Amino acid sequence: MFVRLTVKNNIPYRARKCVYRRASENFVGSEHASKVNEQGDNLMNFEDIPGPRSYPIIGTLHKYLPLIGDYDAEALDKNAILNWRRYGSLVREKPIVNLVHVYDPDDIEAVFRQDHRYPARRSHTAMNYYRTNKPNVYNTGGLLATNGPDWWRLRSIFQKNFTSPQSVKTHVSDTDNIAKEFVEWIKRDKVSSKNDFLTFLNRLNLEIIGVVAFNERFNSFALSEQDPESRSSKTIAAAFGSNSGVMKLDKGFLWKMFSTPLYKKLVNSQIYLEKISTDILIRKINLFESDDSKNDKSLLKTFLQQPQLDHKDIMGMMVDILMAAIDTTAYTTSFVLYHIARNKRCQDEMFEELHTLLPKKDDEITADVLSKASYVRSSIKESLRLNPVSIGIGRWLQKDIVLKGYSIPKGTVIVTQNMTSSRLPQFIRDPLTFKPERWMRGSPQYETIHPFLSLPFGHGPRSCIARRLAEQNICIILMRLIREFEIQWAGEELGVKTLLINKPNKPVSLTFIPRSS
Ligand code: HEM
Repeated sequence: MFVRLTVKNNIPYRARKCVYRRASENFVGSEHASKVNEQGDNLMNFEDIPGPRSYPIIGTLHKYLPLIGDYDAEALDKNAILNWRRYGSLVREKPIVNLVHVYDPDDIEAVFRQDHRYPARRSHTAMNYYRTNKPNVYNTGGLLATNGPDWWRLRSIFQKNFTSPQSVKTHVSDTDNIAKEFVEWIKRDKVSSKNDFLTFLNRLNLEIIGVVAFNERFNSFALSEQDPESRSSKTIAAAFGSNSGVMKLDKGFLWKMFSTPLYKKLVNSQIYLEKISTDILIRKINLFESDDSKNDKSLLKTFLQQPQLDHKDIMGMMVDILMAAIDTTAYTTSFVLYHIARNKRCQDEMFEELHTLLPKKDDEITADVLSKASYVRSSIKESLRLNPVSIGIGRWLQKDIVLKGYSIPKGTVIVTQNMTSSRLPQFIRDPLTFKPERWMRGSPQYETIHPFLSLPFGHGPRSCIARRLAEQNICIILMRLIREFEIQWAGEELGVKTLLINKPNKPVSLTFIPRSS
């Protein structure tokens, strides 16, 4: 069954796009129609979507092999540009499963408009396998890995406290206190451009998520915690160890037959995160039973108050939080600092705004102050346009859909190529310039940007559960850092290494110069 596309024609830049449309249409293969949808339109064959040659069994996996292939498994942004140049705006590939890359924001919109009521992702397959074979610890593969009604059961309950603006605001003051400690620590320890600042941002974000999610301090900046065997160091390593193998394991299948080194790394990382989560969970349950814990605002407390959740659901969520929160927030903050440090004009604008909002350096950041920090927020948006943690959004089609007149069957994996499209002049003006003003209504440089061009947190009911919280945390960190220091970039140009999420591919090298007022 095929569904008619109805895409709103509300995008002023449409006219500019014609040039690109003509170019990409040259790549369209067979023009003959193979199917007819329920409106009687002829549809083109899925197999005729342009893309690299696919062989039986291996599909297009050979393209990722060193020496033979021209794709880089850890530079998906570069593969995406190659594909765009060679094949146009819709590209078919088959690394094991059928996959379609979608570049045109109109088509990206169409993908989400045709999405199933339970939007699915084909990711974290090995983690899902591991967790569902451990029924004494988990009920499901967790929110990241589960699809269908089981996903919705978890999502609908957990999201209440993650997404409501009111509950997110309750964490402002705790987060600000940790950010202030971080500023003092930078001053005391004299952080210099010789250090990779990303390692400190990982520690900072563990500390923030520890308090917000579990009311737990990891004391990540204590001297004893700098040891690689400490609790904080091992938690950060286990989160990275869980995330970094996901994409390769999703492409492979050998781990289903025997325990490959990558699968073992995933399992060991999961076991460590389980241990940390179990320790915290047991302690907090005892605390909540013995004491009314009035001052505890943590997400964990609210989870424990939900009668529809049991301890195994909560365990899965705690491990997911540790996996999803540290790297994403630290990488995003690294890239915003990178752009701000290299753009003096933008940094000056931001400081100006912060000086007005926080006349004294140690003035409190409140929810009201945050809501007025529009330059800071636009800078985060602009940095996420250029450097989103995810190259795009994956959807595992649960029903047939139509894109650009092609029939795309159920079971296909769609990857929306938002990072690449957000850097193309066909879709946005002056794409490689960092310009927060383009997001600011009222600014002469404000642009009407297609709402599906930049989707750093995904879209729809499956989008990032912690979007508001993550934006708030990054905003507070930036406000504290830029209010306190002039920041200069001392490293090389940053690109990304895709390990499920986009990590800076070189050290984050920053110089912090204290401001006098
Ligand atoms: C800048 C920071 C972050 C970014 C850019 C980000 C981005 C994303 C993206 C792109 C998705 C997939 C959305 C989709 O498929 O439509 C996602 C899902 C998710 N994120 Fe985040 N994220 C961030 C921070 C966080 C944090 C701090 C947490 C936890 C506290 C978190 C927890 C999750 C979870 C659990 C999911 C799966 C949701 C589901 O499948 O229902 N994320 N995130």
